[in-house]
Amino acid sequence: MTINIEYVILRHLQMELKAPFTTSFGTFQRKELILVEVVDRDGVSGWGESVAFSAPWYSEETVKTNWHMLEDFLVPLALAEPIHHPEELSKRFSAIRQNNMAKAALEGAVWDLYAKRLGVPLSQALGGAKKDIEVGVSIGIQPTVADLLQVIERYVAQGYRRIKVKIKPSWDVDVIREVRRVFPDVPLMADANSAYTLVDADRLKALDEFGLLMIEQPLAADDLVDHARLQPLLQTPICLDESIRSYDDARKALDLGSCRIINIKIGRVGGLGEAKRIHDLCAERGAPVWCGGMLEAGVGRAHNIAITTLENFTLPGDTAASSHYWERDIITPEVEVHGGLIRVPDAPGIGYDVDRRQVERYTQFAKVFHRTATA
Ligand SMILES: O=C(O)CCC(=O)c1ccccc1C(=O)O
Ligand SMILES: [Mg+2]
Repeated sequence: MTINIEYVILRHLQMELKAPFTTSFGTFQRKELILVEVVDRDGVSGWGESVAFSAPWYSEETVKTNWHMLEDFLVPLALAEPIHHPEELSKRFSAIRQNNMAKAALEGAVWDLYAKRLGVPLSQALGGAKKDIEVGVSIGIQPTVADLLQVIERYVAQGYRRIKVKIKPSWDVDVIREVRRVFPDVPLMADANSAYTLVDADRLKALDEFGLLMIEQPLAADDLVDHARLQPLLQTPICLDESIRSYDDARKALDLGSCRIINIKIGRVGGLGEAKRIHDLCAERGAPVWCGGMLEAGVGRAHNIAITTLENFTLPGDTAASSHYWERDIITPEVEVHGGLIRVPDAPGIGYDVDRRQVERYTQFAKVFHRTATA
């Protein structure tokens, strides 16, 4: 197949979250995001979403650095020559260091277009077979433990398959103890977003008694070595998020014993192709994976659903329902969760329609990039 991109539209959107979301590193009230639309000669559109945040808290990328990378480097590369497979585009992008979320946004749009041209769902184009995916929910740090228990109660009642709570040094052992007392059997995990160092090993070890499925990213965002020292001290499996930005990071983490589980975020690793390679490696090594979340709008959420259909995504991910985040999402139908399951769409590409009216409502500015006459 030959994909000839005729033009690319970048749109800057701003959406209010229904409720503020607090992690160990800060609070999110709204989401700014870049929506990428690639349009081919026949007028077929592919959609991607940059998952970078407004501020460089989770990683060094921001919405503005993503716009810069897309406008000045990545979009010109995508328009320069025809593309025969989305993997070819990732190879073109490899000349540019890092900036994985910017790369993934455009690569994802091309994957959607590719699957639409093949007439198959994106999940199938990626090699996934599941018809439903199991999902959990990530719950931010709350004002009080009583608030947290109430929020958990609500999501357990909605059928979510596991509960993830955010922790930090002043909100950890006592909080988890209380959650366990009230919900002795709920599949539970904790995400520290790098709030600890090796000095806190005893504190993290104290979490062992609560039978957590895993503890996510306890130590530094760029670390593999200290995690490899911590893991043998704990019974609870370590899951890495921030530290894994590529296939090679995943290989080194598994070789070193830095973790037993990997959270795959498409944006963090630079695209669906790299996400799939990490998935395959973990399958070979017997390490389960699950799909993380970045408070995505509908397009990013649809990409997460598609990758989660691969077989080694054996643990419930953070892909909650659209209504968990937004008054009104940008896709139709919205993503719904019933009994902790999302039904995988079977229409071509991402399988949801982008709601252009809603996109327009949320768009603050946009820019169109045309193929140059010589290409
Ligand atoms: O619901 C989601 O999209 C996931 C929420 C989440 O845990 C998260 C949200 C913002 C930044 C980092 C993280 C994380 O997984 O570490
Ligand atoms: Mg995380």
